[in-house]
Amino acid sequence: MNLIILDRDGVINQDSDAYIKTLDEWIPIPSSIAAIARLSKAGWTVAVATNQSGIARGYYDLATLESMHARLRELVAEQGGEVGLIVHCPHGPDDGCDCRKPKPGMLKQIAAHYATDLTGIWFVGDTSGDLQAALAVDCQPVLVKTGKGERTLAKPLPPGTLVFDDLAAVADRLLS
Ligand SMILES: O=P(O)(O)OC[C@@H](O)[C@H]1O[C@@H](OP(=O)(O)O)[C@@H](O)[C@@H](O)[C@@H]1O
Ligand SMILES: [Mg+2]
Ligand SMILES: [Zn+2]
Repeated sequence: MNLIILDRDGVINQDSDAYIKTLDEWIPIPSSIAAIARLSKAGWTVAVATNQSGIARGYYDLATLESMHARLRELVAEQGGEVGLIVHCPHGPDDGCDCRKPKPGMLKQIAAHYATDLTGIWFVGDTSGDLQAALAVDCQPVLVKTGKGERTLAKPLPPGTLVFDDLAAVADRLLS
């Protein structure tokens, strides 16, 4: 199967150092929505793995998070595409969970859901934690310059990391 896994904040929607706490603060990157629709219409399965420590920090609740993901699904569906499994880590940095990136727990969860191997699967993110999570399970680390990507690019990247301006450029490459 053609599976691609995406980080959310900074890749699909704008990110904020103040967290994305409300549906109104969830501002999609238009070209990323279009990219997801293009990929899915071309037969790709598009899954999402997102850290959401804002839940543990009490900034927002699960219902609010789910409203953002419902909006994401609506926007992609309007363009004829669909979003696959979305997994999130609701824990904080000190909770010692297995799912918070840079740990690969969410990527493993997605692989199990689709009964597929993760080797070489592109995981597209904007932070070093995303890249480290990818490497931990032999995914292909892919950095986009949106969100925190430019900050991440200012430091040495793991060898073999692919870099693109944005998710639209990732889709262009995969669909070319
Ligand atoms: O990029 P993804 O994984 O989709 O989501 C990232 C968010 O959960 C938040 O993650 C936080 O990191 P800490 O969780 O506080 O270390 C900060 O980087 C926030 O700016 C950011 O909005
Ligand atoms: Mg991110
Ligand atoms: Zn977790």
